Amino acid sequence: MTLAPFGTRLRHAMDTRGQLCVGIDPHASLLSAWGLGDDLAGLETFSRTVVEALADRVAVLKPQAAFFERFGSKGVAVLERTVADARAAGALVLMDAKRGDIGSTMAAYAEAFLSPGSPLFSDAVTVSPYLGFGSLQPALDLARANGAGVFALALTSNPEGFEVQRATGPDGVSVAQQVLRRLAAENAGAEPLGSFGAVVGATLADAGVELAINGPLLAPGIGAQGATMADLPRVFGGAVRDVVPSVSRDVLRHGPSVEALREAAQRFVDDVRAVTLA
Ligand SMILES: O=C(O)c1cc(=O)[nH]c(=O)n1[C@@H]1O[C@H](COP(=O)(O)O)[C@@H](O)[C@H]1O
Repeated sequence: MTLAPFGTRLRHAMDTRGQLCVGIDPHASLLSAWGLGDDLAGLETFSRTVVEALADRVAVLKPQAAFFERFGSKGVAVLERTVADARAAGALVLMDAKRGDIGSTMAAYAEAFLSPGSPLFSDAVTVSPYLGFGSLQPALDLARANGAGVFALALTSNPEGFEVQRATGPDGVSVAQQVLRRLAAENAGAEPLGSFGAVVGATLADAGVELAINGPLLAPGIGAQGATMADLPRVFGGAVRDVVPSVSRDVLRHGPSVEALREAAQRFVDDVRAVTLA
């Protein structure tokens, strides 16, 4: 089955389900807080519970691959099932893998996450453009061919990102701004939204770059890292409608109750709606 472009599917999901991405980050501390072991069975129960609670209602679920990979091949098998179950229940799955490599290797990463026959096929994947934006081309091409999306790190939520991402070239343009410009070029003409997104932390004091990329802006950093939905207009200005705010721990800490997870996610959806309508 041919998928509609990711940007089109994401716009529809955000319009119908609200602007929210919930991260599936099975930290050892969360497994313990849920009364689960820091083991494969705990990982499986945790992931299944999050999918059961949220996949039929939030726009995007974002499994963080590292938390599954730390259990080896059996953990990756849980990740495969998590992706498939979440997609089957109607959520868009953004695989948080933050891959980035020379172009020829990037093509293999792209096949893993953006090729429909792959066991880890996801609606979109996070990538690092810091081997040069051009190194991402195989991922952009495969995503475009398969109705999938790519989110490139532009201005990350962690304070250490600053020294690389705000560095400027001889023309005075920052590295992050160059990434954003390249994404805008990939999204040119796409309607209602391009499929190539940027990651811009909600924790920033201000973006300080031109964010109009005609594509989605993934905004992590809300909750555990200190940002709130009320920060979005300050950081994103007029682009706030294209923002996909992302929350992991501050939703997940409400488990293992399915009902409490749902209520926590709904509160965030309501908070975003309040700031986008303001
Ligand atoms: O790409 C990401 O998702 C990401 C980018 C970024 O700049 N900052 C960031 O925190 N993330 C991810 O978003 C999630 C944040 O988790 P919480 O701080 O628990 O909400 C983690 O899985 C991070 O790896």
